[in-house]
Amino acid sequence: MIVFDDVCFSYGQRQIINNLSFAINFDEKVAILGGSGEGKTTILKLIMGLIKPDSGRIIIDGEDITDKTEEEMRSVRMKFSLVFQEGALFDSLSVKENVAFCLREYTKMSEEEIDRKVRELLRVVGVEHAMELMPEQLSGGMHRRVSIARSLSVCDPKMFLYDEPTSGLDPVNAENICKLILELSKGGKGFIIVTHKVVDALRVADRFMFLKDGELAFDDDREKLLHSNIPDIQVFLSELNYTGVKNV
Ligand SMILES: Nc1ncnc2c1ncn2[C@@H]1O[C@H](COP(=O)(O)OP(=O)(O)OP(=O)(O)O)[C@@H](O)[C@H]1O
Repeated sequence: MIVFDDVCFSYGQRQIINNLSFAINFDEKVAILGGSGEGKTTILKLIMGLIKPDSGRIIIDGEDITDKTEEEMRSVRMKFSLVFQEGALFDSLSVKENVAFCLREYTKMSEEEIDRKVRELLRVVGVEHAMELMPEQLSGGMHRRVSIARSLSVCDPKMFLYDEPTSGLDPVNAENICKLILELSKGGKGFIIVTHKVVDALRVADRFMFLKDGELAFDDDREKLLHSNIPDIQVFLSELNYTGVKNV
């Protein structure tokens, strides 16, 4: 379980997260929605211990991570698979080498084992055929899939963290990435998806948090979200009319 207990965080003088409290089980499918710059990515960074709260506590799997050192955070980070926004890959390395990179860096696997593991991971995300390609030769959707494979390479996570996994993708590729997200969560592994695309959030999640001014303006299920009278949420939901999506 991830617990935020009265967490505050600021960049310099600018308060980003404001007395935030919530609890998320590892098997939940959560979408964190909110406008640009509202602090959605900041929450993922706080969970991973990449930044520390100014006040409040963060508890992961029963362990208070608030004051943990970098070394102590390693085992905590292994509980998560984080896919960054735009899924940055190394431009100079092939798909195969991108996925192998973390295995070489963090494990003692032989080259043969690495090769087998890379093939397996690329098969899981459906791009085994692109193994020898360079990142510039990939479509947006393939790029995102390879990033997911790379994030899966070094750990068997308890939970996935996706930062805008469908941003910049056309609707077909975005839907396919949503399917992959659901596929990977089979077997009780939950995820937190940070997005401003409500269509994609509705495709995959069953709990929705809406962040506004560093606070949770909403934390409830799909039905409540769809019938929310919070003006900011209604603006987000108007995207559904534009896309013609009725029963996501
Ligand atoms: N390293 C940093 N130093 C200073 N300010 C930062 C830093 N990283 C992020 N910010 C600011 O903090 C705010 C929250 O950033 P965050 O990335 O969490 O927003 P977000 O909700 O994920 O936005 P988006 O949807 O645009 O990715 C933004 O205004 C951003 O400019």
